[in-house]
Amino acid sequence: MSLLDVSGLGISFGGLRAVDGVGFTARPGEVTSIIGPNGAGKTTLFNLVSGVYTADAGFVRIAGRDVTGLPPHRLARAGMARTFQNLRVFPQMTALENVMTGCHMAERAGLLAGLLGLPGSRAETARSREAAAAALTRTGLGALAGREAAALSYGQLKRLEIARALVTGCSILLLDEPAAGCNAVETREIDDLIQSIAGEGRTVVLIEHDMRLVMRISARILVLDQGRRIAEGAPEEIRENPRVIEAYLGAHGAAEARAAHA
Ligand SMILES: Nc1ncnc2c1ncn2[C@@H]1O[C@H](COP(=O)(O)OP(=O)(O)OP(=O)(O)O)[C@@H](O)[C@H]1O
Repeated sequence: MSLLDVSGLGISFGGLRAVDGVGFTARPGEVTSIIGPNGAGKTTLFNLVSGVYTADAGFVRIAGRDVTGLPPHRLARAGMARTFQNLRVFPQMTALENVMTGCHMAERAGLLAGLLGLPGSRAETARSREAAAAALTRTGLGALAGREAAALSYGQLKRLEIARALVTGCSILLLDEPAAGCNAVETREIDDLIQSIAGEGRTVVLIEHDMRLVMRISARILVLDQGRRIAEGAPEEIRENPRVIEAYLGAHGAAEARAAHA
């Protein structure tokens, strides 16, 4: 059974239909990937699903509950968390403090109460600290909890962002290019981490350009091109799909690739 159910989502920017009637489902314990050429609408789709943008069509359901249009902090309480394509860390804060900012997304009292020292916030801060330490350990960064984010490597920062999403206790995790800019070793570490997060029974949705990574870890793949869904299926189906090959290589490139294989 799917936990995340997205149907017919759409949004326009001026005259451009950036996402046009796109739907997909994602199941617990699996990685569902979204791929497509640059500008296909992948991040915009994430922004619609995660409440950053408001869709003008379609719906999002979590475990059958309609959550369409809820803002990110309400979605966090419903079990959804995400990372962004570009790093969003606070360089002068420690790794632990950075992850603690994620706790406040899903807490009732929130960051402001903590800053103001309101009643109950001290206990909540202690809980956040514990949860953040556990999330850092989970992502292999336990030993770096007290280190300033500015001193972490790029691959470590990408994992820090995953830790900050995990600390919300999410059951659905949206990852926007978690291995972008990483070297081969860092990519492998992130690949293993994503698989183990799905292995815990979480629903993982991944945007990723690294095709080898996508093919290795995805149960299902959704392919977008110019805002539309052009294919959906298991990795082996997607790899062979002529529309997908054409979207990536162009009609000319696809014909050349076919000729080269013949
Ligand atoms: N806030 C915005 N305002 C105007 N146009 C936008 C906005 N966000 C995205 N777009 C446009 O919508 C289209 C889809 O962009 P999007 O970033 O979702 O693509 P993508 O598949 O994630 O691309 P990439 O792989 O390069 O990250 C592009 O043409 C982009 O220029």
